[in-house]
Amino acid sequence: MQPDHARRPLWVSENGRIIFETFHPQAAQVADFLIAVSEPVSRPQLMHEYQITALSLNAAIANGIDVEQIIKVLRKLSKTVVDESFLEFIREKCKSTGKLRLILRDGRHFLESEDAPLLQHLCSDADVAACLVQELAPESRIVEVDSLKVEKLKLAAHQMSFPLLQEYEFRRDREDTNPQLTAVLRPTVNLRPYQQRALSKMFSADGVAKSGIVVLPCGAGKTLVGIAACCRVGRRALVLTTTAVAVDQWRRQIQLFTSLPPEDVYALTAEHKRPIEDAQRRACIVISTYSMLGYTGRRGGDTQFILDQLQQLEWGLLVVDEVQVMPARTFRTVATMIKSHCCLGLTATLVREDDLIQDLHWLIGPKLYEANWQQLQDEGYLARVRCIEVWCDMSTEFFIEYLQAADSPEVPGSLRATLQRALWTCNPNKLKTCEYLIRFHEQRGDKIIVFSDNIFILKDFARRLGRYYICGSVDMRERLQILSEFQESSACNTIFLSKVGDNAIDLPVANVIVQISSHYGSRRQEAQRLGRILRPKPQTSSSGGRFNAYFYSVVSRDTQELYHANRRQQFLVEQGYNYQAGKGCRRLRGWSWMGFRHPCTFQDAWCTAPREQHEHPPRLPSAADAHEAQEMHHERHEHHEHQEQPMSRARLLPLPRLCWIAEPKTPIAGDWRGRAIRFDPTVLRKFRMQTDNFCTSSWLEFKARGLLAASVWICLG
Ligand SMILES: Nc1ncnc2c1ncn2[C@@H]1O[C@H](COP(=O)(O)OP(=O)(O)OP(=O)(O)O)[C@@H](O)[C@H]1O
Repeated sequence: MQPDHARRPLWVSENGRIIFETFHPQAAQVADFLIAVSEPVSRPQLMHEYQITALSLNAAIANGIDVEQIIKVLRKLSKTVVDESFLEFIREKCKSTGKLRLILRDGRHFLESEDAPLLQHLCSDADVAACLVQELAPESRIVEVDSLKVEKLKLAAHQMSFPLLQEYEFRRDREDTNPQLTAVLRPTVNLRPYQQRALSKMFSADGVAKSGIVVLPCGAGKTLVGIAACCRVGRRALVLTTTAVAVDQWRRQIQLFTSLPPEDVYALTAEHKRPIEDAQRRACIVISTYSMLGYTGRRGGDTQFILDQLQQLEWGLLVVDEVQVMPARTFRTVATMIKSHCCLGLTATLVREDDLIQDLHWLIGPKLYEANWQQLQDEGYLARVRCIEVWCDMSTEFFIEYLQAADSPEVPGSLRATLQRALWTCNPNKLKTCEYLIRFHEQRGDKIIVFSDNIFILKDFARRLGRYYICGSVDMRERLQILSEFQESSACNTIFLSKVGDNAIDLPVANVIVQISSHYGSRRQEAQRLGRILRPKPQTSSSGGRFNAYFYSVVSRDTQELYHANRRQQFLVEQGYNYQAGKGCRRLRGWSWMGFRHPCTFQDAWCTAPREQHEHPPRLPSAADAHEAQEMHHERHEHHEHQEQPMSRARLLPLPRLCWIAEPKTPIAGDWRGRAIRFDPTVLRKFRMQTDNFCTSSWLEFKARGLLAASVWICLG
């Protein structure tokens, strides 16, 4: 230990792990240094954890930090004497970093270095040599690369620990091949301090743009950072994002924040296709999706024409939104397909559940900047979210089925997990809790998003509650209508979203999320869903004190879902979020900090009073009722369709009176029309008659879907 260790904020261990005491007087400067040279591992309130890696050092050198400076600062801040072997590791890794550049000139790629022997050494590798157009001449400092093998070259160089820098001297580029983009940010736009910091890491004063990745929390304004980068580079720009809704949002934000004429912004989606006009002489911004560019099947003539244009043109900047999806096999070819001088990756969650995230460092470039979620929240740029995990007991019938599914000889092994998943998703108590939360928050005047990966439950629940839903089958026009109604109308306070709404949907008014079904242990999905309510909110007196947004993850107790939930939360916990856990909706009423009251505010909800108090419990629908309800539903849809009303918006009604069954007591064999259901084959056959459209070839799938239908009837009748 150093004698003055109490005044130093870091513990630096020999494997590169750094613990940082955030209560140090110079914490802000120390955090800036750590972000520049290492990767954040976890950042709760008092102690942060960082890791120095070869990639983080590469990013530091790319940002112009000198290796001896890194060592000096580490020695100065560490409470302990920094191990010499670790310092040697830093020197070794930094030796070759930043000396090799991959550049694009007149549509051709070149490998360049001031250090001729280093370039010789790299090109002597067989994998690298296979990517070159011709052999490197002795003493030469530049060699041409086969443009189709750029990805392979980057990988080979990365594997040899010689990361390639991709920089663009945009001020010196030729006007004839790459015309100027006449776009500037409007004078009313004020970039926030962290947005400016991110851009300053990308651009150096002498008009050079570096390729790399900027990590900002959801809702912190990555789109504006991307747009500002396009304006700064001032050449043709191509933006890739995940969905058509996101394409539209980018287009609207470009229009809102810049002076670019609308005709110079092109959206390329399944629904919008406009060839680039005067492509050689007039610069533009094109926005499209990964799937549009990555699709390998046959395309229509007009789409193919536009894609050929994209491939032939030279792009000043390629902006890759939600960059974490890029390493997927179908999308990574996009990076090679497009000839761009510089590439900016944007993301909130640099995590994937596979190992491919590391590939981004050579596919796109080093991480240039990463903001701290808690810091942005404290500065008022993000909402203050309370995360709550609501545990719901499985209903008896569902739990029996769940346990039996684990080793049922009737169910093929590969499908047991699917069946169990269907059961924990459709747990009646879970849906009951969801309804309770919707009612509670709607009454407070909140705007609620209910997330469900399970499409069946999403649609059915939304229809029965008379709320809009958006999933893959809802077309673009309708999605935009629903989103704008949610934003603007006080009559629409809850929408149901499938995973199409996980990211890149900007709904600033939303302040409550209820998650009822999700993709296993995906940390990225959890963080991105939370991101939908992170847009800053006004602090109101009714907002429950410190918090002004709520994220409920509703999970079925004693099932595998709890384990997945735990894994999902890891990323957010590392960003400093705490999950408060609590039991189902009856218990929620006891949470006085939230304002849940007993007796419940919703007088009309069956779940609000103990079951025994109802002399005449509401009747559940019979099979005939169910059939009739479905017919009425279809009729209503047809009627609305006739009036050009979108199907998913067909019923925006006040919440109907619901009749929940809390705990079906006595299963009625062979007859599901009463208060309970037994999942025997007879019952399922009956379902088949009622719900033909849910049947599929596989018996189990049918069973699973039968269960879904059953749960809905039982719960929501
Ligand atoms: N500097 C700024 N000034 C004013 N508004 C801003 C600024 N930066 C961002 N915003 C607004 O903040 C909102 C969120 O921005 P944006 O959609 O870009 O977030 P994001 O980081 O891309 O989020 P996500 O990851 O969820 O897609 C938008 O409404 C945007 O207009």
